[in-house]
Formats: sequence, structure tokens, C-alpha cells
Amino acid sequence: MSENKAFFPMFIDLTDKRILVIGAGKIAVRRIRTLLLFTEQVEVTARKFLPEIQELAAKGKVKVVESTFGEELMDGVFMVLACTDDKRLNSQICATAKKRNILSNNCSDQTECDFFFPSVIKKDELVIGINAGGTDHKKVKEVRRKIERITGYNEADYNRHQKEYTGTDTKRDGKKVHRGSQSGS
Ligand SMILES: C[C@@]1(CC(=O)O)c2cc3[nH]c(cc4nc(cc5[nH]c(cc(n2)[C@H]1CCC(=O)O)[C@@](C)(CC(=O)O)[C@@H]5CCC(=O)O)C(CC(=O)O)=C4CCC(=O)O)c(CCC(=O)O)c3CC(=O)O
Ligand SMILES: NC(=O)C1=CN([C@@H]2O[C@H](COP(=O)(O)OP(=O)(O)OC[C@H]3O[C@@H](n4cnc5c(N)ncnc54)[C@H](O)[C@@H]3O)[C@@H](O)[C@H]2O)C=CC1
Repeated sequence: MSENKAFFPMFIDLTDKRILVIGAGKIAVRRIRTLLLFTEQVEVTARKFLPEIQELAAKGKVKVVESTFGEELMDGVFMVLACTDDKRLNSQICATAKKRNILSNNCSDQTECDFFFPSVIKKDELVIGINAGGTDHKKVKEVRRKIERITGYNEADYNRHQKEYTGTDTKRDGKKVHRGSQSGS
């Protein structure tokens, strides 16, 4: 990807599309939770799953395949997200997807992404996707927080994610509060 290349923000109907996420760690969970605002179910394959994945599976929100990655998992899939902590495997997943003309995203190497995963703000019918062309992930997060102060609410609950993994919640004013002492949003 050349420097300063901007990606077009396309808003896709995901309701009937099969989405495969490989890996079920922190990044996968964050992205699955965002995707589930736009579709009923996401397919996930990994060797180890964070508890939240099991909870989503129990609710029918994710279909879990406990396995190491195999190409057959991509049959009939619209979009693949490589979210493992194995960079070589993530690259292999994207290469396989490209051969099959399946849209792919590699969370550990932006040069291999057909599309970037946006930071999302959703409030009723309003959807805002934020991206910095891969140049600054932290800036994207900061802009998301600024826009959340304007919309006042975000169905994509990034704060809940923080609570679950750090035991603290960052409120909109930026102050940290301990889990349970204040509601997340
Ligand atoms: C290019 C992109 C491609 C894609 O993955 O789709 C990409 C790539 C990479 N991110 C990396 C690291 C981090 N990314 C974040 C956060 C977010 N990253 C997200 C998107 C994207 N990340 C795509 C477009 C971004 C843009 O335009 O700049 C967000 C918006 C969406 C989401 O992930 O849900 C979400 C913020 C959500 C929010 O809070 O609003 C944090 C901070 C954190 O997690 O808190 C860190 C650690 C700190 C740091 O490094 O800055 C690495 C190195 C990995 C490694 O070390 O191996 C790569 C690989 C590379 O750049 O090649
Ligand atoms: N794009 C982004 O926003 C960010 C990307 N990253 C990248 O994301 C990667 C993953 O980070 P985390 O989710 O925190 O890791 P994690 O350790 O929480 O999860 C890794 C997941 O990969 C799975 N996995 C590993 N090998 C596998 C295999 N052969 N087959 C199937 N599943 C396999 C594991 O079972 C686990 O579910 C990091 O290594 C880093 O490169 C990290 C921060 C932000």
C-alpha cells in the first residue's frame, strides 16, 4: 500500500453474509461485538476462546468451530478476519482468501488488508466509521471518543470492552472508574 492512500468508506449490508473470524482473543472479541451490531451471527474458529465468545455462542450470536485454521472453513464465506496472534498464520489466511476472492483483513499487517476495520459509532440509524488510512490507530480511537461526546451514546460499547479486560471503565470525561462503581455508558 502506498503512503497516504485513503480507503473508500463503503456501507455494506451484512445481514445475510457469512463472516469468518479466525482467532478468539481480545482483538477478535472487540471486532465480533462491533460486527454483531450489523448482523445476527458471526462464525469464529480458534484454538482458545475468551469466555465472552462462549457467552455469545450460548446466545446463538457466534457459531464456534474449535480447531486450528483450515482452508475448508472458508467455503461460502463473504469476509474473513485474521485475528490470531500468529502473524505468519494471519498472512497465510489472507493469501488463501485472496485466491478465493474473499474479502480479507489481517489485524497484524495492514499491507495485506482488502479493507480496514473501522472504529464505529452507532446510534439508532446513524452509523459513523472512522479510519486514518492505517497511519494512526490511537488517533482513530481519540476521534471516536470525541464524536461519542457529541452523539452522547454509542451502541458499539468500547468502554464495556475495557471494563472486561482491565477492570476499569473510562468514562466520557476520560476519568477512570473501577468496575461496578459506575455504569459503563
Ligand atoms: C490498519 C488497521 C487494519 C485493521 O486491522 O483493520 C489496523 C492495524 C493495526 N493496529 C495495530 C495496533 C493497534 N490498534 C489499535 C486499535 C484499533 N485499531 C483499529 C483499526 C485498525 N488497526 C485498522 C485501521 C486503523 C487506522 O486507520 O489507523 C480500530 C480502529 C478498530 C478495531 O480494531 O476494532 C481500533 C480502535 C477502536 C477504538 O477504540 O475506537 C490499538 C489500540 C487498542 O487496541 O486500544 C493498537 C495497539 C497500539 C498501537 O499500535 O497503536 C497494529 C499493530 C499490531 C501488532 O503489534 O502486531 C496493526 C497492524 C498494522 O498497522 O500493520
Ligand atoms: N488491528 C488491531 O486493532 C490490533 C491488532 N493487534 C494484533 O492482533 C493480534 C492478536 O491480538 P490479541 O487478540 O490480543 O491476541 P490473543 O492472544 O488474545 O488471541 C489470539 C487468538 O489467536 C488464536 N490462535 C492462535 N493460533 C491459532 C491457530 N493456529 N488457529 C486458530 N486460532 C489460533 C488463539 O486461540 C487466540 O484465540 C496481535 O498479535 C497483534 O498482532 C493487536 C492490537 C490491536
